[in-house]
Amino acid sequence: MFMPASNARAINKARGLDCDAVILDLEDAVAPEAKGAARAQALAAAQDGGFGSRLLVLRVNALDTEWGQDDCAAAVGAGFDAVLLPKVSHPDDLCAARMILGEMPLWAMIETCAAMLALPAIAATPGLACIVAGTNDLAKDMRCTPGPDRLPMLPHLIAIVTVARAHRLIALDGVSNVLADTPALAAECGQGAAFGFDGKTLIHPAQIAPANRAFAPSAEQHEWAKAVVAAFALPDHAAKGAIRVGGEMVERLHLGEAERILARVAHL
Ligand SMILES: CC(C)(COP(=O)(O)OP(=O)(O)OC[C@H]1O[C@@H](n2cnc3c(N)ncnc32)[C@H](O)[C@@H]1OP(=O)(O)O)[C@@H](O)C(=O)NCCC(=O)NCCSC(=O)C[C@H](O)C(=O)O
Ligand SMILES: [Mg+2]
Repeated sequence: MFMPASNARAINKARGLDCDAVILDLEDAVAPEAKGAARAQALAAAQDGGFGSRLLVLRVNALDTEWGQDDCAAAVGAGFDAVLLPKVSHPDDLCAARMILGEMPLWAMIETCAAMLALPAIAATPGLACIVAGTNDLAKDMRCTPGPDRLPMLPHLIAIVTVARAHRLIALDGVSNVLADTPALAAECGQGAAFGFDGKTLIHPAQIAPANRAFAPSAEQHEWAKAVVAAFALPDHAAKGAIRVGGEMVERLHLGEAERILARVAHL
């Protein structure tokens, strides 16, 4: 869940929201004249704590802005779980942040055409933990109009998930600008989950329920996972790679997927 670090009310509200991570934004959601105050408020929020098991992440300004270096320097040792660097277009951008941040976990926004071309190298940067699709900026850079089906974005979203899996990174889908729990938002959340994203970045509390619904395993997936695990546990199937479950072939690769679903259900 993104929120402007300049918005004290939203930060306070985030401490009780059903989201997995709180991203205090110093970048595009904060006006230039409010940058200093927003940074101070973000540091105070991290010091005050109260975010429970939610990850607390600081989205800094890009290092080629007048605020980026100071944002990163202020984040060190301030109590954040990670720093999210926007407009990453080359691995060097991450290396420059790393020089300031030391060992702090680093997340990267993928939101420029240059980033799409450099994606494998960016994803291979040591210490990177998570990549986040920045679909508003990417659409702006491409000069495209995504529409409800996000058609122009689809190759990029798939590339982001693919590279994340190859490098064992967390992949988060971009935000929807729809501020209510509508069928369009539910469809977009479902699309991101179907593409394999680990979650969706959000901008308003009303988006949390549809996102959590879309990214939680469905009742059907849960039943399927239980059936697959039970089937492979049968002594008759111990030496088999492929078996029949409920009218479908499943292989041992599906057993891994079934175990992953059961683990996620156990954590809900
Ligand atoms: C989009 C908003 C400006 C809408 O604000 P507003 O109309 O004031 O919201 P509500 O009145 O409906 O708010 C109801 C209550 O919920 C709280 N609230 C609202 N948004 C958040 C939030 N993001 N986190 C926590 N709490 C929130 C309000 O404080 C109200 O609380 P209460 O009064 O106690 O009932 C606003 O939602 C907003 O600013 N959203 C976040 C915008 C943001 O952070 N943008 C930057 C990140 S997204 C991005 O940059 C995309 C990416 O880089 C890309 O390129 O795609
Ligand atoms: Mg952006």
